Amino acid sequence: MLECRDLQFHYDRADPGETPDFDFTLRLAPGECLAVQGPSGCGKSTLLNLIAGFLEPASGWLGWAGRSWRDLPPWERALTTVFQEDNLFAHLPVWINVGLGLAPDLRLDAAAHRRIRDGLARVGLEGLQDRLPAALSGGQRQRVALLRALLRERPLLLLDEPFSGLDADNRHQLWELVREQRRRGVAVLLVSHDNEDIRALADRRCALQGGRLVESAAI
Ligand SMILES: Nc1ncnc2c1ncn2[C@@H]1O[C@H](COP(=O)(O)OP(=O)(O)OP(=O)(O)O)[C@@H](O)[C@H]1O
Repeated sequence: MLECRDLQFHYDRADPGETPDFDFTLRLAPGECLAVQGPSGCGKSTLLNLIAGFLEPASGWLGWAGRSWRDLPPWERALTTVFQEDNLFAHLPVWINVGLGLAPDLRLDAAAHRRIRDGLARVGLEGLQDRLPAALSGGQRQRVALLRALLRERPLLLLDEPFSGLDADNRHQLWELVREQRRRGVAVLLVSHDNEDIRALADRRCALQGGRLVESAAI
């Protein structure tokens, strides 16, 4: 179970302007998918960055299965992320970018190579394994990033608009991959503007308003 309780954060800023002070409370059980919605600038990426450990909260509780994550660096948190920028290594070909999800040291045995090949076929990228990310379309890069994240098999998946720029067929394939993860008990926090994605994947949804999460009616 992911839990944030009164997780507070504010950006240092000369102009307090429109950015609110953030105060996040949420719970997410294994196998569940919670969607977070809100207009541009409301704090969705801020929430994901706090959970992932790229931002440090001022106060509050954040943890997984009762264990606080406040003192854990990002790489030790039991999660994987697919953020808006696809975060691929530009100088490495597709198959290595995916392989890094299985083994950060790239010690890949025959079974790992098979999983990479099968995974690429499942997301419609067979034949592109030797390309560099710059030679892929935005949607193809997004599929590589999602595949790499899914192969990591961490219990929490943070998704920030992961299906934007994909056509319907690819979206449906990737939805199925995410549903498979949920059936295996992976908890999913999905930031999306897209009601179709939310209806297809989420059990609950909440809106981010004035720096806080407000749970909406059932999907
Ligand atoms: N490094 C920063 N310093 C100061 N303010 C910031 C910083 N990063 C983000 N903000 C402000 O914090 C607010 C929340 O930003 P955030 O990126 O979390 O929004 P978002 O909901 O993810 O937006 P989008 O949907 O456009 O990606 C915005 O008003 C933004 O201008």
